[in-house]
Amino acid sequence: MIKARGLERRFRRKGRNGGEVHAVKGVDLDVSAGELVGFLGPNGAGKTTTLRMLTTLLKPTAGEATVGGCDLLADPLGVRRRIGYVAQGGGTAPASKVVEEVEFQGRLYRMSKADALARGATLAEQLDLAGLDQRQTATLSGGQRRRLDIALGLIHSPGLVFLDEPSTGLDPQSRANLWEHIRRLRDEQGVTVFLTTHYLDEADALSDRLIVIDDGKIVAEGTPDSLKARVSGDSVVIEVTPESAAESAAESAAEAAEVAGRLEGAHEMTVTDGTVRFRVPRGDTAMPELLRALDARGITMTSMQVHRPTLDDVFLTLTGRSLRDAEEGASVEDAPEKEATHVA
Ligand SMILES: Nc1ncnc2c1ncn2[C@@H]1O[C@H](COP(=O)(O)OP(=O)(O)OP(=O)(O)O)[C@@H](O)[C@H]1O
Repeated sequence: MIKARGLERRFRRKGRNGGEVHAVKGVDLDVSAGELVGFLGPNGAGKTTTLRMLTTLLKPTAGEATVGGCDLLADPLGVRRRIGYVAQGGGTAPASKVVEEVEFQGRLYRMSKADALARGATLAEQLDLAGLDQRQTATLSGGQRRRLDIALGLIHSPGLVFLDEPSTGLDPQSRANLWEHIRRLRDEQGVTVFLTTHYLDEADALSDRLIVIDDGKIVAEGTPDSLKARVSGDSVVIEVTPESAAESAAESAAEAAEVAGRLEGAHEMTVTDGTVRFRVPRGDTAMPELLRALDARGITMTSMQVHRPTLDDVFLTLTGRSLRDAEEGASVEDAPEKEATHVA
């Protein structure tokens, strides 16, 4: 569905200081039909610029790509016919009625009014928008408006849809509801979904596969679980109590650490009083083995916690910065001027 090689985009800065921004620095992407891929990175990493190149809204300064089977540079119209694009913030006019937006979007794709309305009705059912045709878009809730944006992006039945930061600005309940709808697009309609996000939980909950971008370059790629496993393994914390009054908590913890150290791949072992901390590649499978081994040595474990690494751990390991710090560090000066974003 998407194959990009060496995509690059440079911008000339406006104003007195001038200069150049190398926003995307040679990106390779491969997305297969039916995948739900998350494109994760901090603010300013180059997500939107990449998306706008893949959707023909922005010309790459170097590189090539095929999207939906059409060459991005030689056949941009073919690309546009085969994709849907839902921009950050959407593109509906506040005073327009939902039905007018559906008709207008259909016209952009040269659909007849009857076809656009019929397709709009199907999408309204699928996206929980039934009965809202006559409402002005300004009166819709944030979640409804976002789902309307998605319906408009799908009016011409594209096989591939690009969603730019789909849940920005939504409350937690509307976000969870939107995720459910996005999943169903793929599971029930077979639509390939490529979405950008800087939310770790969204990337984690939604994506089959994640592509992580930082400073214009792809820094990692894989399923959320494989990325987490690759970086550091699960963290395990166990507490033990002394068997007898003669033994101190520190002594039994030291003994437990020795036992835990024999688990395959155990590392970063630390012991404090009665607590042992370490990492193993798979905490869930290592724990039964550890329990048996501790039992055999007569060591009593009073508590055990296993934590899978987060995507933030992944980002930290890859870039030396936490994703949240990277977000906070993004300067206001770096904010791009967003342009109108309708693909038709
Ligand atoms: N039209 C433009 N002119 C100049 N610089 C730009 C332009 N568009 C983007 N940039 C710069 O390119 C870099 C990447 O921006 P981009 O919007 O692609 O990042 P992003 O990962 O999508 O971030 P966000 O989540 O904030 O949208 C930033 O430094 C940005 O300031």
